[in-house]
Amino acid sequence: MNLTIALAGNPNSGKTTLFNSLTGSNQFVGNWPGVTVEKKEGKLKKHSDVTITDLPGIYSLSPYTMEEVVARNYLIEERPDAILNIVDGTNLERNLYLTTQLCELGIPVVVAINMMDVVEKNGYKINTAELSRALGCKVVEISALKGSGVLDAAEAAIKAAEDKKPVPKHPFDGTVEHAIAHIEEACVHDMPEEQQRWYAVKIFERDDKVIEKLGISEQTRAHIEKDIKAVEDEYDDDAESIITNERYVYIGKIINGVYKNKQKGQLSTSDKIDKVVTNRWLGLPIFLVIMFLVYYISMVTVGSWATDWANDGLFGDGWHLFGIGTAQAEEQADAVGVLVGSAEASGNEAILEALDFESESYDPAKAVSTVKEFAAGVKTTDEFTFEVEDEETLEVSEETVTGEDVKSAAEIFVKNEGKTDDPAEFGVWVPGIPVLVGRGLDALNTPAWLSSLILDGIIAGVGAVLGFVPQLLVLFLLLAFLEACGYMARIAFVLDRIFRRFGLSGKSFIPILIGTGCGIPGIMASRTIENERDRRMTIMTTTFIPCGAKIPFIAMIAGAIFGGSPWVSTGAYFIGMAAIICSGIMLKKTKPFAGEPAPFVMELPAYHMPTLGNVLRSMWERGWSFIKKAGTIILLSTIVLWFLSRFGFVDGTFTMLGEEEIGNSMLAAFGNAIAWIFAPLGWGNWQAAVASITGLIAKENIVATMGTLYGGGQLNTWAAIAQVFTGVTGFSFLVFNLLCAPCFAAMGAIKREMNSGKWTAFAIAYQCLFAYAVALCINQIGGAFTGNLNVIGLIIAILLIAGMVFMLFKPYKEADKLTKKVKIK
Ligand SMILES: Nc1nc2c(ncn2[C@@H]2O[C@H](COP(=O)(O)OP(=O)(O)OP(=O)(O)O)[C@@H](O)[C@H]2O)c(=O)[nH]1
Ligand SMILES: [Mg+2]
Repeated sequence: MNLTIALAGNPNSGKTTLFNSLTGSNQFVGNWPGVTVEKKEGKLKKHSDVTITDLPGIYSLSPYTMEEVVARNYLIEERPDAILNIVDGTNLERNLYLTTQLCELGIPVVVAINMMDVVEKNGYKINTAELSRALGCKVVEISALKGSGVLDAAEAAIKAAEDKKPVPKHPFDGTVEHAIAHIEEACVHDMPEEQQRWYAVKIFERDDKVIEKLGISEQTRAHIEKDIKAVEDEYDDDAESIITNERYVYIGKIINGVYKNKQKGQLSTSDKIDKVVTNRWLGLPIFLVIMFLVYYISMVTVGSWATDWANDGLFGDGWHLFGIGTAQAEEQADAVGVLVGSAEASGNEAILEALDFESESYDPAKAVSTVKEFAAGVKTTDEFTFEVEDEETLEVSEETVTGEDVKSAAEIFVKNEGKTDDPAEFGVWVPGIPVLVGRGLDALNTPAWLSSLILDGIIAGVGAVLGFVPQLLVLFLLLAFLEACGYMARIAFVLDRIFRRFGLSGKSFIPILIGTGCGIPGIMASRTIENERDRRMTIMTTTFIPCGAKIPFIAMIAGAIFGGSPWVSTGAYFIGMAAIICSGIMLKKTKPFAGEPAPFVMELPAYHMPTLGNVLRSMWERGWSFIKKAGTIILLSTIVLWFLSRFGFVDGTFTMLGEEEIGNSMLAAFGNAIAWIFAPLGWGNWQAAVASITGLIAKENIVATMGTLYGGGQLNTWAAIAQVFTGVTGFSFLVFNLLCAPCFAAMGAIKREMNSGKWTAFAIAYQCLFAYAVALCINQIGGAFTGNLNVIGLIIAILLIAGMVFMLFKPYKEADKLTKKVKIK
């Protein structure tokens, strides 16, 4: 017989942990409420006919948020054969509130009291026999984390499902029961008997979704309304609160008999830690130090070391096994740089010819002798000035070396016996994937177009993304630890005091912080925010902060146009932060974000040492989704981009293009077609337009695309950029690409987290429009000051600014009262 067992319970009670252990799956577990947002199904191990469903955590069956609706609808529409109600044993009273409602559904219920390991450690005792008697259903003790009792719980649920015996009802106060009986009679008497009670109670509470679903006529409603009113008058309270109260009275009665607390009045370890960590004064500094460490370890030390290896080694030319030869190769490359530079500066053709490593006839012995001769002829006081170019940012800077430097460079070159600056000549060199694949393709005589597709298209594009994996894994590992131990939940609490002032929730800071590394985990981190409005707002604005992938193009613009001023890149962070804050202030004054007041309600889960398995699983879960993206969306887009930029019409025939003919490509045609859109921003040329579009695939593409499109050579690119852009238009280009829609992968993340196509479209449209407006203002107003006045443009810019200022300072009062009355005794 096929059976379905649903796991239902409060957020953070351990449902997913139990689900994973029962089904052997790998669903995400975190020590904060609201981890699971969709229902997940799996087969019970060794029982292929039993399906287990993991549901989002809920506090009650009166849903307020998206995932609560998912859970409730599942329970009342699909009606599983049994409910395994996971109850957090350390928080029995609050958890039983949901239990009382689950028991009314007419579905067999088994209560599993979880976290028994903690309960026992804290010296509490739960009398399960007594609880089982009082509730009228089976109660088992488990520890999902340690795995104890979980199979018994599953067996009990299977047995309950087979017996089909619903839980006997627990009565409310006489008057309430009377009204409910009337409602049952008037509205739901044609329903299966065991379902009537739950619906009747909901109708009593005036649950509009239920009333709508049952299609109760106006007449009947008016009739039962009288009964409800009568009860409300008697209790001098509203119907929903009366039921809530009744439930707590009932729980209060049973809990006295079942819960034994050995050490009353003592602070638990968690409380003691929280006294320090969430302290008014210490909370923030502690948080900053911890986040600095996380960031430092993952971005600067371990992570960047690993990412450099992945980018330059594995997906680059190759790497030195165990790092042997690296130092020597670098020394040689520096020496060659000095020799070539000074030879250029002094116009010494002989040296340049002798050091032409590309040449077929390169002869180390000849190079050594020429270099020796050159060095001998140089006076120690000589000075050579030449230009060097940074490989990554294409930044060109001037370097001056003395004759002394040339002599020591020559010594190194001689010592290395005229080896080239190719690192493969030193130590044990392991070639990178592109090199290996390239060789393989050559050996197979692959046609040129296919090699180009595989090497320039797929490996270059996908490799660039996969190169970030090590760094991200380190970051995810550390974050997973902070989440699992319970600290993440505290950060939000600490930061809420500050963030509240500009309309964001305290929980928005974590995504922003993570977003400085990569927007995707940043957006994913917004899950910590249960309030729908704050969460959406955070998802929409997080990617304004410069992520790692945006740094190269920021550096390129800074270098090519602003003489490498560090203020440009520092400024990018300020602009990103300002965009987030201004958007927060403006958006919350618009209709979709105004809505319900958002009280900061957050349950602080108890700290605990996470298991290694959980932390690794959570790291892998996130890392894997990143890798999967590289294999799907990025793979596809690199192929398309490669095709568009390598093919086009030359003299009326469609052919594959050479490097120089990129102007004939379909991509160029496309760029020309859309360039007008960006004209008001000051950079309506097709190259910049295309670069902005390819930036949507991955922001690193902006530099790469500009490099290719501005006719080869890296020096040319900088010169071309300096020629095409002025300071004002260059800045406008930078700001637009910083703030506009993020890369596709991040858009995908937005889509997943928003869980709605409409909201995703809104978010991306907002980002693009906001970026466009700001860039337009920069260009038009900057233009007016630098002699490029465009009257219409200026008027539009002034209107835009006026609009923004109006939105920023428009008075807004956030309601400070909850609309729902919650009474807890
Ligand atoms: N000490 C202890 N911790 C547990 C136990 N079961 C779960 N946890 C921890 O409790 C936290 C929450 O677990 P989850 O399984 O994500 O909880 P959930 O009920 O699925 O939460 P939501 O998806 O947010 O509703 C995690 O940090 C788990 O490691 C247990 O038996 N003992
Ligand atoms: Mg869960």
